[in-house]
Amino acid sequence: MRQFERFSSDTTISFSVFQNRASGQGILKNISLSGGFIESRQIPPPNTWVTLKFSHDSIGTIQTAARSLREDKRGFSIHFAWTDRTALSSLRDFLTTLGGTRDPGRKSPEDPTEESSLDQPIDSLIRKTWASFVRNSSGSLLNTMISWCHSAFFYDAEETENPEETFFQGSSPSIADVYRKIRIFAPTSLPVLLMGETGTGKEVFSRTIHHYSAQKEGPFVPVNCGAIPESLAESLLFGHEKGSFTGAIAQQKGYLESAADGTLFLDEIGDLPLPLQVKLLRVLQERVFNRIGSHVQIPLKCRIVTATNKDLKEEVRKGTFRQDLFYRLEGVAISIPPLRERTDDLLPLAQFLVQKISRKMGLIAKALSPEAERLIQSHPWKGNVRELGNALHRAVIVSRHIEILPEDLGIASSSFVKEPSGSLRERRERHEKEILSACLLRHGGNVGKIADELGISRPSVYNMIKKFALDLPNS
Ligand SMILES: Nc1ncnc2c1ncn2[C@@H]1O[C@H](COP(=O)(O)OP(=O)(O)OP(=O)(O)O)[C@@H](O)[C@H]1O
Repeated sequence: MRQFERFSSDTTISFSVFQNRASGQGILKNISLSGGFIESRQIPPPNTWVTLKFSHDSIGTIQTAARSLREDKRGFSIHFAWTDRTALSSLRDFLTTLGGTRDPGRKSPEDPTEESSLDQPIDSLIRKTWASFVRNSSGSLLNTMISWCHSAFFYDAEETENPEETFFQGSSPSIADVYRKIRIFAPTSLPVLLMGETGTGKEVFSRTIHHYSAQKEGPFVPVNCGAIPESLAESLLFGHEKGSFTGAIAQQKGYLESAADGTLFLDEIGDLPLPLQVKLLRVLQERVFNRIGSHVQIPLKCRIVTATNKDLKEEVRKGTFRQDLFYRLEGVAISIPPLRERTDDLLPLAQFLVQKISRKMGLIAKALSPEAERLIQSHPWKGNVRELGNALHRAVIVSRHIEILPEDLGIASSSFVKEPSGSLRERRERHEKEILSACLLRHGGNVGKIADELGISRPSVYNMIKKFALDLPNS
């Protein structure tokens, strides 16, 4: 038996699927603390993350994340991404009061989100907010509830350009030198060359340099030199006049011109073809350039910041990178340390990224469990911050618990394998738990399908779920 009622509604809702941006429309037929049912012809597969959009009378559009659960002929059920215990317990409190089935002493095994949240203190501010909403609400119950949820849970996912909010600074000694240089040189017009392994954050550092530069109000134009086709590179960089070559159907500004009064960031500069290296060098020397097909000289008015994960000195030795261009670009050279040299920063960075990702997805940020922290600290992170960010992004999406667990990170737990601990039984149980968690996720909690996949009986699945204290999503 459910501890609280589902409230019926007939609210139009639109949804889009995170993974492939497929979208659909439906009617939210009922809603409870943990989820609801959407009547719709478009049905995402079970266990897909969807963004839901409701239109609310007074607030406007409300957006939140949910996971699709089981489907049937009429539509599919969803599970909200409420993740904050305190807020959850107050929402449940409200629902049970309204539903007239209040029984705070009982927990329902059917609700995966309830996890001992009754013993959490209920935030009095949230209660007061709710109370005033109820008093002042003239709309339907669902609308009232949604608006309350909105104020209590939803983050206004406005993107901020301020690097202090989107960018983790860290305090490890190896990064201190980077900031010292950025503070000194960002306000100058000197070209900056950022060097570092892939995924260390060269592009984000280049944006930080732009943010602290004199031309911060101007454009920031990022260009990946490794990704532009050689045949188009010149026209993309310098622009062209109409008719200057076959296919030049209109006049086109190049990146150098678009970045005027701002910063041109040339990423993967080591991949710039040699003929273009010569042309770029000339522009840097003469401080003017012209569009293809034009003799009008355009002054170079942008700051140039470049980045590479290659050893440019080695490229110079091999003859694939021009030495004179290297010296021009290397006005200030800054080496970005890999994550393995920033061990002090690793966990704070991970928590920062979890918060940033959750905020973007409209979720309340979870904490990392101690085991997940250990796994993060022992993983080699060859892909640096990008790899860490991807693992955490995935973890935020798949995690079903109050905390992010090691298995949510989806990284090879090689470190755990290398340093196994516990008795044979403990290790086997750890393994079984991981397998079962993955199955629960894959089959949206469908015990029959899990039993089939694992070749065990349904009661055994239930026993294991209970033994490992895993969540079984309700429909
Ligand atoms: N200090 C940081 N704080 C927050 N996010 C970061 C930080 N450093 C890197 N990232 C994130 O890590 C990812 C990789 O960063 P970025 O693209 O800047 O690396 P890169 O060194 O330019 O990589 P590549 O050499 O492959 O081009 C991005 O998603 C970026 O937002």
